[in-house]
Amino acid sequence: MADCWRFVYPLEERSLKPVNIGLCGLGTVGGGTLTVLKRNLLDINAHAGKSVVLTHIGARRDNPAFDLSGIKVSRDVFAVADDPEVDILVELIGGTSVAKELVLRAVRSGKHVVTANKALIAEFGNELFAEAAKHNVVIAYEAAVAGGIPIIRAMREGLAANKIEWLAGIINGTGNFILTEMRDKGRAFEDVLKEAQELGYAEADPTFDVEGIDAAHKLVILASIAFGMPLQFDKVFTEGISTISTEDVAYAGELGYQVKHLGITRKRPNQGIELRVHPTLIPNSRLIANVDGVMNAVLVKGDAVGPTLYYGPGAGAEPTASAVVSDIVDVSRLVGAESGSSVPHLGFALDKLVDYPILPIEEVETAYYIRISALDRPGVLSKITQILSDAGISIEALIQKEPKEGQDHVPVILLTNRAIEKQIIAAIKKIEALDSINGKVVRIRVESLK
Ligand SMILES: NC(=O)C1=CN([C@@H]2O[C@H](COP(=O)(O)OP(=O)(O)OC[C@H]3O[C@@H](n4cnc5c(N)ncnc54)[C@H](O)[C@@H]3O)[C@@H](O)[C@H]2O)C=CC1
Ligand SMILES: N[C@@H](CC=O)C(=O)O
Ligand code: NA
Repeated sequence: MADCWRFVYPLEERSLKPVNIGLCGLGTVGGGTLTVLKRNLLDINAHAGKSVVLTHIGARRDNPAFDLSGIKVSRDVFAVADDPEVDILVELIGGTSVAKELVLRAVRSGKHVVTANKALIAEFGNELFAEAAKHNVVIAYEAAVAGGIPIIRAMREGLAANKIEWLAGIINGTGNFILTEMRDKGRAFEDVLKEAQELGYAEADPTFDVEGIDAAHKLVILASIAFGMPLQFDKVFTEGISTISTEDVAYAGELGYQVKHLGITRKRPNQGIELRVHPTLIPNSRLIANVDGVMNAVLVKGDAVGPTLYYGPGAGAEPTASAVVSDIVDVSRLVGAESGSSVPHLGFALDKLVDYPILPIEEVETAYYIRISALDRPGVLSKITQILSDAGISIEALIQKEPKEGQDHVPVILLTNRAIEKQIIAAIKKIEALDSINGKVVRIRVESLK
């Protein structure tokens, strides 16, 4: 068994020093990483041009699914960071406190790091990347955004010729899985979330998935790579999926739209950067509107290439391990190489990052889906449309439903043209103040993604 982990690169190449991997965390992604490393070791070594050897694992307890004979196992993950034999530390424990200390300890002892931890990168990436640069090592994080989709590589390298104008992505697998199952099978929110947890998609704290925090972590990373700016997680506007009702999903469908939970960033010349995560109506005709289940997709618009779309599984053991292991391959090539040859962490040289202002959500311009519970009487509709028109907001589509038996209020659904958020908020306040309106007006942003 030990030989399986220590597969040996072809004879003529044996003079190359093997690259020793220390892996911390044996949960969903750690387990997937073990499986993929073991199954594809021959190819992995051929890609790296060296023997990649898993020598040390840091795990709180053994996982009976894996035979770790021949590998040193420590209960304390810091023993891996302190192991002088380890060249690359793979951080898969999650969270930000121990993980940050662990990564700093590894970097300061001259080890490269591979991580899937988007919270860590989004919140502490500026500091960690600066420290890594100081010690001539890299922190690779392909698995941190959109799981198995190689979006970090695509944006940092494949799109380097472009000025990125905007990007929009379905970047949380759990959230998209929940929305899809609710829409297609009418399943209850809590029931689908439980399944996502069992499948290993959800974060340790699933409110990160449901309330959009995980998507915000990923969006801030993508935005920094897109526009060449430091990570600014605290500036992301975030709204989750827990408020989306099946009623609105159905009405959106009638209007030819899907409701998706999107992360969106856009550079507004002379204004700043939009950085927002929220439920969004998008036209059925867009490819991204048809991305369902645990699949993720990121639509990136570059000035030279135009729109490009990246699609694949956003969560799960082996899809995420695919990204982790490809980072291991990439970083292995740097072990023992001259420093300075790696792609910068955010795709732009550290001293070229620009601190662009982030546009407050009140200043963002989008179209809107509005649902109003209005008294079924002549004249009510004209009062609503008058308020909108006084605010300079025009209406693109309108549906008025028949009243249900015994009810005097009916749902009125409107699609508006683009308007500044603070204008629509003010108009909705006036609509809610009408005697003929029941309760709160529902408002969901709409994007054409053109
Ligand atoms: N599950 C997924 O589909 C994806 C997860 N990620 C990220 O990958 C990382 C790991 O996620 P999962 O594998 O899903 O989590 P998990 O909870 O399944 O695994 C984490 C493992 O680390 C261990 N651990 C935590 N703290 C430790 C410590 N101080 N010492 C030793 N072991 C410790 C836990 O006991 C657990 O076995 C997280 O940062 C997560 O956000 C990224 C992309 C996809
Ligand atoms: N919880 C995350 C895991 C991958 O990043 C998700 O569901 O997308
Ligand atoms: Na990825």
